[in-house]
Parts: sequence; C-alpha cells; structure tokens
Amino acid sequence: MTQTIAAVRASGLAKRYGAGDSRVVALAGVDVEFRRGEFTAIMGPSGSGKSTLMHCAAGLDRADEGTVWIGDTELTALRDDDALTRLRRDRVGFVFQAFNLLPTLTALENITLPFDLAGRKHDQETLDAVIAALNLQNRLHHRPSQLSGGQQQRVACARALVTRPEVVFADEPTGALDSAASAELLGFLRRSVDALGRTVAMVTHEPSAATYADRVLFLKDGCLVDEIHAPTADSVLERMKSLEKAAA
Ligand SMILES: Nc1ncnc2c1ncn2[C@@H]1O[C@H](COP(=O)(O)OP(=O)(O)OP(=O)(O)O)[C@@H](O)[C@H]1O
Repeated sequence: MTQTIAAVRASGLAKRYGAGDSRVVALAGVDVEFRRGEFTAIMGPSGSGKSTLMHCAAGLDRADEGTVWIGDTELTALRDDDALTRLRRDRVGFVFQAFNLLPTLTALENITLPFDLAGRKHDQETLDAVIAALNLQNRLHHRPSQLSGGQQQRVACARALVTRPEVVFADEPTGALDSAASAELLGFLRRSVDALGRTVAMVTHEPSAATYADRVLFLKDGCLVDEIHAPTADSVLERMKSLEKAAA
C-alpha cells in the first residue's frame, strides 16, 4: 500500500567530480521521492548518475548541493559523521552487488551485525521472520565462503531488513547472480514491500529486474528524464533503447 509520506525525499541534488577539462557533472539537480511501501527501480545508461544518486540519497556520499530527508530527518543537515553513521545503521538497509558480508562471521552473525554495532538486542520475532522468509534456517552457522552467491545475497538482504529500516537501497543486487538466484532475490525484495511494508530503491541495468518494481525512474546525464509505472520488460527495454540512442 502506498502512503503519502515519503520514506526518502531529495531535492536539487547536484554532484560534480573533478575540475577544468576533467570536470564531470554526475548529478545535475535531481528531485526525487521514494514513497513508503513502494519498490522503485533506477535505470539509465552507464555513467548517467545512478550510483551517485543512490549514494547521496543514502548518506554514503555527500552531494555538493541539495537536501535529502530520510523520513522526518534531514540527512544533509547532519554534519557530524557519528550522527550520519547512526542514521545509516539504524534506519537504512543496504544490499550491494558484491554482498559485502564479513568473511569471519557466520551468516547469523552477519545478519545481526547492525544490532551488535549499535549495542542493542535484536527483536527475535523479526529475526525469525526474516530468516524464514529468506529460507536461511539451514545456513545460519555457515560462513560466507561456505555459501553460494545467491545464499550470500540472501544473508545480505536479511541483514538489510532485520532492523526494519525506513528504506532499503539495493545497488545492482543481482549483478553477480545467475538468473534463478536473481529471480529468487527479486521475488523476495518484492515480498518485503508487499508483505512487510518495506520501501525499496534499486539500481539495476537489467530490464527483467526492473519489472519487479512498482515504477522505474530513468536517469540521463545526471538528470531524471522519465518514469514508468507498472513496468514490463518491453516498456523498460524500449525506454532504455531510446535513451542509449540519444546518448550515442
Ligand atoms: N569518484 C569519482 N571521481 C570522478 N568521477 C566520478 C566518480 N564517481 C563517479 N564519477 C563519474 O560520475 C558520473 C556518474 O557516475 P555513476 O557511477 O553515478 O554512474 P552510473 O549511472 O551508476 O554508471 P554505471 O551504470 O556505469 O555504474 C560518471 O561520468 C562517472 O565517471
């Protein structure tokens, strides 16, 4: 169910790299909202600013200009790194292409890591529900090297969801997975929105992955240029083709 309050709201986001001839405008003033209980995919040609948008919206990187709100907190007003770290740890979930699990910890220890870092006790009911939803019951005491890529990404997803974050940012989460593991993971992200009420924003290159989302945003040259609701593989592919043709 879509509610009116945005989980994330960004306004006038601008980010530049380099200077002089090597200056790159990665984001050229982006306004975007990720509404609560919605699954949004972010697409666009290579270099269009997708990762930069996600990193600035999630507080992993600082924009040069613009504001970002996570719920009722203005992330861009947090000047103190500790406050930013706490906000990311407690209110934002992350899933990366390379899983980013700690190799010396078991799956269970990786999943509960956000609570250990915060010095808080996890909620057992939420932990059990997330583990069951991701079908990880029989893998909890394995280390990442003893798990398949799909299983490692499911552990990363469990870690992202167990704190019941206001938003989960996923950066190419299926980029290192085969098609069966990708479908399983995307199905899980979809259910985390439908059944658990989470909000997901996912960068992807794959039209088939974008079809799991409620809407797809398209970036080009650091600007949001288009949006599709209820995407199909054909509608996404057609839009990507026209953007890539225009960029060529
Ligand atoms: N640390 C950096 N230093 C210099 N330029 C950068 C840096 N990070 C990104 N850029 C540039 O900013 C632009 C946007 O990069 P970004 O990674 O956000 O694009 P993207 O759409 O995610 O690309 P891809 O699909 O290839 O991952 C690109 O031109 C890129 O080269």
